[in-house]
Amino acid sequence: MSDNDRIYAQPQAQVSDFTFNEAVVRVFPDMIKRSVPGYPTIVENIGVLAAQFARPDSVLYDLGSSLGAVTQALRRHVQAAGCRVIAVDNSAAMVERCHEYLHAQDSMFQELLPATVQEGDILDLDFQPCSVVALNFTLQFIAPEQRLALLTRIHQSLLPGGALILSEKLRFADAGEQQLLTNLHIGFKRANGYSELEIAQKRTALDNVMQPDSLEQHRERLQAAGFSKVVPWFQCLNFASLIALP
Ligand SMILES: Nc1ncnc2c1ncn2[C@@H]1O[C@H](C[S@+](CC[C@H]([NH3+])C(=O)[O-])CC(=O)[O-])[C@@H](O)[C@H]1O
Ligand SMILES: O=C(O)C(=O)Cc1ccccc1
Repeated sequence: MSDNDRIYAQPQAQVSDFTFNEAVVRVFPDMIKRSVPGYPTIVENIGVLAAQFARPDSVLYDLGSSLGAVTQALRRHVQAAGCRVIAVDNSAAMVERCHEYLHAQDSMFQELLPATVQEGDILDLDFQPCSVVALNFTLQFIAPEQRLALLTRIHQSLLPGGALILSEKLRFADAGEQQLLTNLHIGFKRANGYSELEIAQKRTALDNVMQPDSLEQHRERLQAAGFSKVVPWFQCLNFASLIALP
């Protein structure tokens, strides 16, 4: 289904910034599973959680959908009548492959929710009334100064009884905690077959592109955006997922 991730296996004279290009798309399912502790559990359970929050006749958003793993889980788990999934990603290569994956899912299962995938920047999205919004490891790629405005717009579009599900890599204010969890994450990657070179070069590539916040920053920003309750439901090492209620 997808190739093994060897993107950073050879030494590079200059490591350029990470982008979600064709080469990354080819290896993405392997890359994310070997890099994000708890990823398969988070994706599957976003479907399970969403089934509790989905309101009839509303939209479910998968923002920064990549290959649509969350969209697939939403389609399998949500039963509410009249719901549809809108997946959005600004990488043309991701969107193209996501279409193929969703068609394959259509041919394997019956009674799935309808889903569409659109190429676009989630910062420019004209939100429809929605009951579930998933930001599964996407907010960390949005410029920090844009994050509050995006979450505020999501909050304004969420229906009563709905929820935002936000998964992120976490940063820790305490230097010792940051060091410990960073080392444990490196150990996770090593255990999944990545070499020291691969780990170091990917870290350089992500440096300017992915800026994680602390759990406290997430709580404060979500409250500032209008969310009434923020509940962490999953953490594995330095990766966590939160439910935020409108
Ligand atoms: N401004 C933006 N607008 C739209 N898309 C964006 C933007 N910025 C980044 N992206 C997209 O957000 C995705 C982040 S990956 C999400 C995994 C997925 N949710 C999963 O559950 O498999 C996370 C990771 O690789 O760590 C990429 O596909 C980007 O193109
Ligand atoms: O690989 C990492 O270190 C990460 O933090 C997560 C990740 C996973 C897939 C693409 C980009 C970042």
